[in-house]
Formats: sequence, structure tokens, C-alpha cells
Amino acid sequence: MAPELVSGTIKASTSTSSSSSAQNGVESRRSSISCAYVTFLAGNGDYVKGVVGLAKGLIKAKSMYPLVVAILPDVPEEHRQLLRRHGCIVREIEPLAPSLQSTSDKYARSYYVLNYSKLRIWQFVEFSKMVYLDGDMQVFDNIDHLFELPDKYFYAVADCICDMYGEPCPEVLPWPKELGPRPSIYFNAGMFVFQPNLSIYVRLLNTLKVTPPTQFAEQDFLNMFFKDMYKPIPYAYNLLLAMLWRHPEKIEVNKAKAVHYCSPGAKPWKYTGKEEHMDREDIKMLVKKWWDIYNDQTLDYKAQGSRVDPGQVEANRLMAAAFSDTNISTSLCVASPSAA
Ligand SMILES: O=c1ccn([C@@H]2O[C@H](COP(=O)(O)OP(=O)(O)O[C@H]3O[C@H](CO)[C@H](O)[C@H](O)[C@H]3O)[C@@H](O)[C@H]2O)c(=O)[nH]1
Ligand SMILES: O[C@H]1[C@H](O)[C@@H](O)[C@H](O)[C@@H](O)[C@H]1O
Repeated sequence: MAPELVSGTIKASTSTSSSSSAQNGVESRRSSISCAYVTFLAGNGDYVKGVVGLAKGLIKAKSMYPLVVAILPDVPEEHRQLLRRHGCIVREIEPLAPSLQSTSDKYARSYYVLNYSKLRIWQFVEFSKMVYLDGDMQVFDNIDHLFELPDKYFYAVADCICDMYGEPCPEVLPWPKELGPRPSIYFNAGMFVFQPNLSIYVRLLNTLKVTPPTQFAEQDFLNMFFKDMYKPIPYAYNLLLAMLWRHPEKIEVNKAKAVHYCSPGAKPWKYTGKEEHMDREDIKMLVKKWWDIYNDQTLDYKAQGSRVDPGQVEANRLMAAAFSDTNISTSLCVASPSAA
């Protein structure tokens, strides 16, 4: 059964729309500015290159929606201006960290504490639905149809195939017992589809006050918080590079719509090829693809007015209709074993 289109998310923005335009899917989407991509940026380092690359990737993929960048106060003015020149909507957020005692050795990487600040994006209620993408992700295909997934769920990609099927795997991330029962599937928090909402935001903050910090910071926290609302979506929407050697038979690298350069040594802007796995041909190819987009001046943002392309709107509708409650968590989640 195909899901309903997301009424209430992709909707006519004013009640004064004529009834004919309200009935016209294209027109109603054209008047909707209520969806956006969102990413997160902290500090004055090179992650800004990741965000510029992502903004250009979204333009290349002909996305209809803007990229909001939630920035911490320590992002310098020149980086903010650079992002605006690339068409991003820059929003400063307050840093956020667990109130309970936190030490940097709690985290898999010491800077993960920063990532709790991501929870601030639930405040962005001027948008009815958002797709979060880490700054070290790149889109290689249009993923606007994700905005048409049914409301009220939290969508993300499982962190490891083993989480889907319970196959033994040493790579499955340990679940911190302090956070209560392990969710049936653990997702990666580098990409997710969510609805900003102030009452959820307040609950997130209140829950954070009584939750101890854990190894994967906000990723563990979000897994705990959304465990009953979570629905997995296919790997193609957040191809973790480690899947290339953890579960090569389950993924199709050339069909990845969004790639996450999250393994140690994989960030394209500081790639040397020296770290473990980084000399693989598929990694080199993906790093090159990232640079091709980053260096492509034809993708520099020009105020283009509406980016809405009616053909793309229809393609999105059809893609979203391919999702259903049953096949989201089964056939669409992994490539068939024969498609290695
Ligand atoms: O100095 C920094 C560090 C991080 N970031 C932002 O924070 C995101 C997450 O950081 P990493 O990409 O370094 O994190 P990983 O991909 O290694 O980590 C994974 O675990 C993290 C646990 O905190 C997060 O959940 C993250 O989304 C998930 O992909 C970055 O993409 C970037 O958007 C910055 O802007 N500046
Ligand atoms: O969720 C984790 C996290 O994103 C790590 O940074 C990455 O190296 C792992 O592969 C993944 O399982």
C-alpha cells in the first residue's frame, strides 16, 4: 500500500489560494516554502568546505528546497558570508550539552559533545518538515521526495545491516545501558527526516537534562528518544563509507543518493588516502566525485527565484509513493544480495 502524500507538509501556504490552484498539486507545491534541508556547522575549521560542497550538491541535484545552516556562535563572519553567497540560510543557535557530568573521554571522538547542539533544529518551526544532513555528506541525486514521507515519524538509515537482521557483526555500535532498553534498530544520526516542533523540542531539552552523556553523543540520545517513532529508510540515503568494507554485498555504491564521508580519514577536504581503508578505489572515486562538485563553478549559487521544476515535483510524488509501511523496512532498505 503506497503512503498518502504528505498533506500538511507540502501544502498551499495561504488560505487565500484559489480552489483551482489548491487542487493543483504543482501549484500547491510551488507556493510551499515550508520544507528545507538543514545542516550543522561549528568552529572556524574546514567543515565549512563540507557545507559549501553540500549546498552545491543540492543545486546539482536540482533540489527545490533551500539549505539552512544551523551554526554555533564560533563560526566566523567570513564563513557565514561565504555560506550566504552559496544560497544558504544561516541561523545561529546556542550551544547545547548534557547537564550531567561530561568529560571528553566519554565520547568516541572528543568533539562529539558539540553535536548535542543539533537538537536546537527542532526549534525551526517556520519549516514544517526538514531533512537533516551532516556537513560531511554529499548528495548525488535528488532526494526531495523524502519531504513527502508520511508525517509523525522520524526517518533515518540503520547504522549497520546487522541492526536490521540481527546477524552477528563486530561493527555494530555498542548500546549504552544507561539509556535504557536497546532500540530494535540503531540509526546513524548524520541524516534524518523530522518535523520541527516546539513541544518535542522542550521534551528533548528536558530529557537531555536527565540523560548521561554517552559515546556517540546526540546519536545515542536521538536513538533513545525516537525509538518508538523511528522508521528505517534505504541505505542509499546515507551511505556510510564503512559499509563498503563491512557489508559490500548489501550496498550499491553507484546508486547511493547521499554519501556520508564519516570514516576516519574520509573527509574529502583533508583526504590523504593514508588511513585504514582509504586507499580503496571506491573511496578514491567518491572523494573525486565530491571534489568535482565542490570545484564546479557552474554550481555556484545564483539567485534563481523559485527552483521548482514541475517535472521534478511529479518525480518526487512517484518516488514517495514507492515507499510503504511494509517495504520501507524490508526490500527498499538494502540492495538485493545479487546486486553487489
Ligand atoms: O568541528 C566540527 C565538528 C563537527 N561539525 C559538524 O558536525 C557533524 C558531525 O561531525 P562528524 O561528521 O565529524 O561526525 P561523524 O560523522 O564521525 O559522526 C557520527 O556520530 C556523531 C556523534 O556525535 C554524529 O551523530 C554524526 O552525525 C554521525 O554521523 C559534521 O558533519 C559537521 O556538520 C562541525 O561543523 N565542526
Ligand atoms: O555511527 C558511526 C559513526 O558515524 C562513525 O563516525 C562512523 O565512523 C561509523 O562507521 C558509524 O557506524
